[in-house]
Amino acid sequence: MVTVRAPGKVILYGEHAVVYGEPALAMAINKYVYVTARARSDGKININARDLRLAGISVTISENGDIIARTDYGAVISALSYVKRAVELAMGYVDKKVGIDLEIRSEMPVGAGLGTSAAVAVATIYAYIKELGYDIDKRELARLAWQVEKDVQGSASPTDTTMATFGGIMFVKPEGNNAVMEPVRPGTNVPLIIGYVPRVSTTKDLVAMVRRKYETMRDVIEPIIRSIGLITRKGREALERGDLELMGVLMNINHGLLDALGVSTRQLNEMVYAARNAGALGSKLTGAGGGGCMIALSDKVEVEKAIELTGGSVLKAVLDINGVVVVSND
Ligand SMILES: Nc1ncnc2c1ncn2[C@@H]1O[C@H](COP(=O)(O)OP(=O)(O)OP(=O)(O)O)[C@@H](O)[C@H]1O
Ligand SMILES: C[C@@](O)(CCO)CC(=O)[O-]
Ligand SMILES: [Mg+2]
Repeated sequence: MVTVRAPGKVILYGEHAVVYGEPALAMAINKYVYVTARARSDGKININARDLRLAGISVTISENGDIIARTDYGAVISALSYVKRAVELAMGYVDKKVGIDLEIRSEMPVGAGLGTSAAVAVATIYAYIKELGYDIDKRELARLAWQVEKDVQGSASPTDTTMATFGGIMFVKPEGNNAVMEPVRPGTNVPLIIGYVPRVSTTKDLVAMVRRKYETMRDVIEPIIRSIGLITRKGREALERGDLELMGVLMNINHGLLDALGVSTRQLNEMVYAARNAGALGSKLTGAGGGGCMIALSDKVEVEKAIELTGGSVLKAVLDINGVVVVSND
């Protein structure tokens, strides 16, 4: 039985633009998805996803007290789509269809912009392969996990799966089916506060919504995408120089452009502006948006309190430098 863990991430600059070939600058965080895999003697795939919550239960209780519970089958299948596809690609990699018991636990809010889908994909593939006694090159692992996200979402960049695989701070730029992945060394410590509100949209839906705008108003949307790419490049230079002031200004501009794309929400904007008003150098939504997480460039308690006063929660996290690792193998 093998247990692996893969980190979540925050995107400092570049979300959504990276889907169109621009770069993203992302940082892995010390919040993890854990996957435990145990091979089965039959070909079944048994998934115990302990942190998934499905809204709505319908139950019929007959006259003699029998209980018949029904769930939204489609919602269950959709919720397990990343795990299922990850197992399929892992089976293809080892060229065997060995049954597996999977238990999945998450330290992060699911679907909140912290890359849980990518961490699940990376950890599930890695756990399956290691449980069967094989190994895999990390770049190949990141490529397979990226394929999971593309297959499930219809469109995805390599950002989140790169971070879950390698950890650290990375400048990621897709180039066709390959990805430029450049570790970035910060010129100073990067103080980040993560604020969170529940999200109802999925990354799949948010990416699709931007795609529709891109295809129907390309002359309007394209300059926004290219400008976010410029911000990411400048943000990388500022990070390497340790210029937190400039990083903050660039975060604010990036957030405004994401708001223009339609992926922010009132609650995200309230947390973002509350953080700035409380003294954060900059703040922006992180991940796909539609609710979920924002980041503030600050270590001030006043900023945490300001975020909480808007109704958001504060998530404490620091840099993860390891990426996916085997936690136990027995
Ligand atoms: N613990 C888990 N167990 C099983 N599946 C999970 C788990 N956590 C996330 N997932 C899968 O990932 C989906 C959420 O992925 P989604 O891309 O929408 O959000 P995210 O990855 O957390 O945020 P972002 O992509 O913006 O960084 C869930 O609906 C579920 O399908
Ligand atoms: C919104 C997006 O850019 C980041 C999601 O964390 C999607 C992707 O890069 O695949
Ligand atoms: Mg995701």
